[in-house]
Amino acid sequence: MSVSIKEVMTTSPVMPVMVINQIEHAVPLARALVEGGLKVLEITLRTSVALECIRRIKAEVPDAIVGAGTIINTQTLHQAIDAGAQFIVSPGITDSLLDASLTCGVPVLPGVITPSEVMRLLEKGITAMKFFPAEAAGGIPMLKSIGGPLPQIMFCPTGGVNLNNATDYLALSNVACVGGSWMAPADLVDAENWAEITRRAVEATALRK
Ligand SMILES: O=C(O)C(=O)C[C@H](O)[C@H](O)COP(=O)(O)O
Repeated sequence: MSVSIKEVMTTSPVMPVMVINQIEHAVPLARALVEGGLKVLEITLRTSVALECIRRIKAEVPDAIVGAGTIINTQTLHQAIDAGAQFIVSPGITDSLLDASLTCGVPVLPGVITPSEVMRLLEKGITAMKFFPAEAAGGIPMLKSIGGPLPQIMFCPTGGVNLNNATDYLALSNVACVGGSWMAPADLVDAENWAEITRRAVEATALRK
C-alpha cells in the first residue's frame, strides 16, 4: 500500500527511530509500538539485519507504515524500497541521493539544518524535511527562525528530541511530527520489554500535535 508524505508526517505525533540488532525482535517491537498508537516506524539501516526487518514488519504487521532511515546513498535507497519500505528518511542529502529520491516512487524525508539546504530542496518541490540533528543544530529557536522566511516547510525534528521537549517542538507551526528513539531504546529491546515499549508509545501518542 502506498502512502503520502502527509500520512507519514501526520499519522502519529512521534516517529520512533528504531535500531534493530536481532531479526527476531523486528515484529514484536513493531507490534508493541503499533499497539501503543505509533504506526509510522523508521527502521534505521544501521544494522545488517535492517532490510530483513523491514520485509518482516511489512509482511506481518499490516497496521504499520514502515520506512527506512539512515539512507545515505542511492544503493541503500533502492535496497530499502525493494525490501518494502513505504517511505525514506535520510540524515542529509547529496546530489545523487536527491535525484534518486525524486524518482524513487515513495515519499522521502531528507535531512537538513540550514536555510540554504532547505531552499535547495524547495527548488525541487520538496516541502517536508527532517531537521537533524535537531537539538545540536539549534533546536526550537532555529526552527522558529527558519519558519520566518520559509513558513511553507514542514519539519520532523529528530536528534535529541525526547519526552521532555517533544511538546515544545510539536507546538511550533512548522513542525508536523518529531522523531526519536526514546520509546524503543536498546536496553528495552534487548530485554524484550515490549510492555514498557507499548507504555512509552501510548505516552508518545498522547503528545498530540
Ligand atoms: O540514523 C539516522 O538516520 C538518523 O538520522 C539519526 C536518528 O534519527 C537519530 O540518531 C535519533 O536521535 P535520538 O532520538 O536522539 O536517538
